[in-house]
Amino acid sequence: MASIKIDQVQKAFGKVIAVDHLNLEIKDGEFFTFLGPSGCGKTTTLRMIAGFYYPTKGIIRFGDKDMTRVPPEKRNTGMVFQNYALFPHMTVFENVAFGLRVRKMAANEVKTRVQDVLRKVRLGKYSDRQVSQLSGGQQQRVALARALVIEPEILLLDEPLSNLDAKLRDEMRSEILRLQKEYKITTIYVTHDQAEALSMSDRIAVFNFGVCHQVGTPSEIYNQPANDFVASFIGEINLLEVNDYKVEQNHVSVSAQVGPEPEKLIVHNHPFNFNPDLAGNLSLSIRPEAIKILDKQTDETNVLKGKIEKVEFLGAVINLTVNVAGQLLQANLLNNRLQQLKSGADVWVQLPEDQIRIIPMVSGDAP
Ligand SMILES: Nc1ncnc2c1ncn2[C@@H]1O[C@H](COP(=O)(O)OP(=O)(O)OP(=O)(O)O)[C@@H](O)[C@H]1O
Repeated sequence: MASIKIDQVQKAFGKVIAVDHLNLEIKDGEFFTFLGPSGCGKTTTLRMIAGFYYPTKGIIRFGDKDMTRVPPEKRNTGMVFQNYALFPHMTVFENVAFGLRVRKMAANEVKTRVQDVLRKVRLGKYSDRQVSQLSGGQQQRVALARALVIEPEILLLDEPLSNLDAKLRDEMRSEILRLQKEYKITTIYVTHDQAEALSMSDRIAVFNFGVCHQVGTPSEIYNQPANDFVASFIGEINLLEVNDYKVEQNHVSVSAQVGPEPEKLIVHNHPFNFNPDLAGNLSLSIRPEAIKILDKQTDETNVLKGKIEKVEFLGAVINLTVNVAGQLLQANLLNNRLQQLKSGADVWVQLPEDQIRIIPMVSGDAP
């Protein structure tokens, strides 16, 4: 096992800065995910950890050891590629044994190790099959076995499930987590699938345009997003432009743009410190499931009058689009009051004081 420290790392390909100012610490035995849209620098970072690319600037350490310019074969990392990169006309056994033979391991030890890892990935009976005769899920297991058989300190997985159908993906997620816990191996998982990242990871780093925007547990990333990019990339979010705010004794009074008019809203229990330098570049955010829909006017705080514009019935959940003074807000409700939710009906939308987050807006900052 090993911890990984990425210190002020940059990777440039000519004029393209694929990764910039990256600082990350991945703990021993952690399941850590790089999440972000296509082209954001996830794979480049993974490849720098594997040694396939060297950083333009900065340092990468495994434990206390400087690994920045150590070639891949001297790193003791196992990698699973998106396309598996298996040898199709070799048997399962030979594919998995390949890395051990390169390391000139004795034949009897190769046999023991390969059989052992094939049992662990539940392919014990497929040892003599050609890889081209296996299903996608089985090929994925061979790729995992091949990475694990060298007993790496670090397992690197680059979108390993993207070629599988939804059901197999679910199955393989559990399988990867089971193996990761069994081997207690530090694992970095690259994906652009937020559900995969939220459900599998101990912690997640969210990337965009080569920059890491936030590192946190799935709950921190979802409930306390660092900015509007993170908030919108992970789940649905309602964002209202903040015109002004005032920190009072036990709450924050915010003036937010709802349609053409500013509305005074109250925010309570806010986890972040307010920074006056960010005023004018802030957004009030609230998740659709945090919004309450009332059928009567009340004198409670943060209640706005609106009209239901769309009702989407999804079974357990109902998605509502509500028009508040021309501003469309998304609300998710549990399915227990369908009869009252008709398109065109007047409703009162409550933004609960403790469910609102004020976050910096960075989405306009694309290079
Ligand atoms: N070998 C290369 N030469 C030039 N540019 C590159 C190279 N590899 C990556 N890039 C550029 O660096 C940026 C980051 O690419 P990277 O592959 O790391 O993104 P990614 O987040 O893994 O995307 P995807 O999910 O599509 O694989 C992109 O703009 C990409 O075009």
